[in-house]
Amino acid sequence: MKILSPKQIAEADHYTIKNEPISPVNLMERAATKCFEWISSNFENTKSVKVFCGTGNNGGDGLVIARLLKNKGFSVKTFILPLGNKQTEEFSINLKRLDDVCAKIVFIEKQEDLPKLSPRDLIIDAIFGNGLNRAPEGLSKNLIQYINEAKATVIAIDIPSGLFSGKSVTAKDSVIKAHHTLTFQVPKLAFFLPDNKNFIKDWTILDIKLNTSFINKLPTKYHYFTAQEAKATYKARNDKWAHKGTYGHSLIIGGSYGKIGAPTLSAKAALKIGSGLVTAYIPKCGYTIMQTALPEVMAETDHEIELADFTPTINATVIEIGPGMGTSDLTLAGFKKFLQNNKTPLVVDADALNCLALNKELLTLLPKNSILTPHPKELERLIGKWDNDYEKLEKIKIFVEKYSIILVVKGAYTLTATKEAFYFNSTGNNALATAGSGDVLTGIITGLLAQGYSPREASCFGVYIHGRTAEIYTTNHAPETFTASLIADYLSDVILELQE
Ligand SMILES: NC(=O)C1=CN([C@@H]2O[C@H](COP(=O)(O)OP(=O)(O)OC[C@H]3O[C@@H](n4cnc5c(N)ncnc54)[C@H](OP(=O)(O)O)[C@@H]3O)[C@@H](O)[C@H]2O)[C@@H](O)CC1
Ligand SMILES: Nc1ncnc2c1ncn2[C@@H]1O[C@H](COP(=O)(O)OP(=O)(O)O)[C@@H](O)[C@H]1O
Ligand SMILES: [K+]
Repeated sequence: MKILSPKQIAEADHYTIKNEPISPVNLMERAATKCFEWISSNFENTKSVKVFCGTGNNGGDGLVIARLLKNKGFSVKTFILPLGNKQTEEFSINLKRLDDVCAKIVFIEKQEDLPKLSPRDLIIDAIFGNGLNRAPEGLSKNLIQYINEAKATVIAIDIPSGLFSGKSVTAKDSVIKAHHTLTFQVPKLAFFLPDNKNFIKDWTILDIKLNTSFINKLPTKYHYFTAQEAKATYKARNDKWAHKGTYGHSLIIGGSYGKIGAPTLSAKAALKIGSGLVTAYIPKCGYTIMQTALPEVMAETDHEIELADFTPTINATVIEIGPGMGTSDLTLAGFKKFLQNNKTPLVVDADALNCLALNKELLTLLPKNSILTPHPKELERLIGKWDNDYEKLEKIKIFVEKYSIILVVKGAYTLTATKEAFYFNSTGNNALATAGSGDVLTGIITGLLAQGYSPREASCFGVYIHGRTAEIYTTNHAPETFTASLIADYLSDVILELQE
């Protein structure tokens, strides 16, 4: 799914109005009706709804929602914040329609007009939407702060007021902290950025039937990787004559004394996602552990308690390097030698990333399209500090272009960044905030590469699958009880649902 800029969304609105054709006021009615349906079914027992509207089209949506809720029997009060002396035409039409159903409407002209709010109120935020063009100040900023202080449940229409969909927020106290955001047609870039976590919690995309062939033609760097993309990426096994060689050979290089679990988790994940063969290259101290934990996995060994020689003998389809590897001088020297001689596609994680961060000149030795899977701290070591998330995205772009690699930046919305496009993942939850879950992710990506998925596919799809296991688990288990070892047990459920 595409993530579009405010300008592109406005273009899609206009194109739809002109070519469906549909009048702007009817498009507003369609959009706001979707919001109303969601609100009335999720908050059917709510006694008091307070709708706050600006005087642009976001405010117009608020007016329609107020009317529909009132008609359905909700107790509704509507508050309007005049933005200059301007009202859009659709706003004005809907103000009259709301007036016609004898709704309570109050204009907020000054601070004293702000209504009493109770934590039991349901607040609809329709002050600013896609048309926000500067940070709210004065009365609009006061209103936003006042709503945030009320501790009531807040539903934002399209986007929390004060939040820019594609640039950073400077005044963090002038943005609505929404509990839920009902957004139209496509998600906004701001939703995926950790800087905005206080403003955006849950959100739902409402399909307001903007013209899809127009949207399909709009260029964008940003995408949201959902079940639809995952289904399109999945390559079903239908080769009757396949043998284990058909599905590739994954080599997992990692481990050190006390950290053999990391490559073990990766190797198991690579195997369970379907790599035909898996070999682990580990220090000698890990030999019995690996062979006992995973009888299907072959093992080759290096020095006693750490990796130093990096001399695996197999001809692998893909190599994962780094889990539990450590960064001792001996390991670092061997790792350098390995990179100088290696031509096989790489998935680079954990301590291998730290080795690269300590010796940035090694980055040029990575084969083209290598996949690096840093968590935010590892990312910072690689690309340096950033002031805000938009700067981080810019630095990521420069980094992937400079080294011709793919970055998988782990987090609540894991980002797969390629030279061509950035993909935010749609699955996962905090059950994955558990030791070793990153090692499993790299194993999954490695196993997918071994089977012939492209580096971009293996990254986006692997991240999707990994996240989905946690979602399936938490439908009937407590998130606290999820462990990295359990992830592999849910891979089958994910694949079966992709086949549906
Ligand atoms: N188009 C369609 O058909 C559909 C659109 N839809 C809905 O429309 C929304 C977009 O509506 P919109 O374009 O009217 O902009 P909106 O967000 O209401 O605000 C604009 C007003 O705010 C003002 N303003 C901006 N920043 C300000 C600030 N800091 N402080 C004070 N004022 C500020 C700005 O004034 P100005 O900059 O001119 O001074 C202008 O008056 C979209 O999010 C969705 O909800 C849906 O119904 C689907 C169909
Ligand atoms: N709150 C969360 N929501 C979604 N995914 C999460 C969350 N917390 C962690 N994860 C996922 O769990 C994994 C953690 O990886 P990492 O930090 O490398 O852990 P480890 O080093 O223990 O293996 C990443 O894939 C990350 O995206
Ligand atoms: K809003």
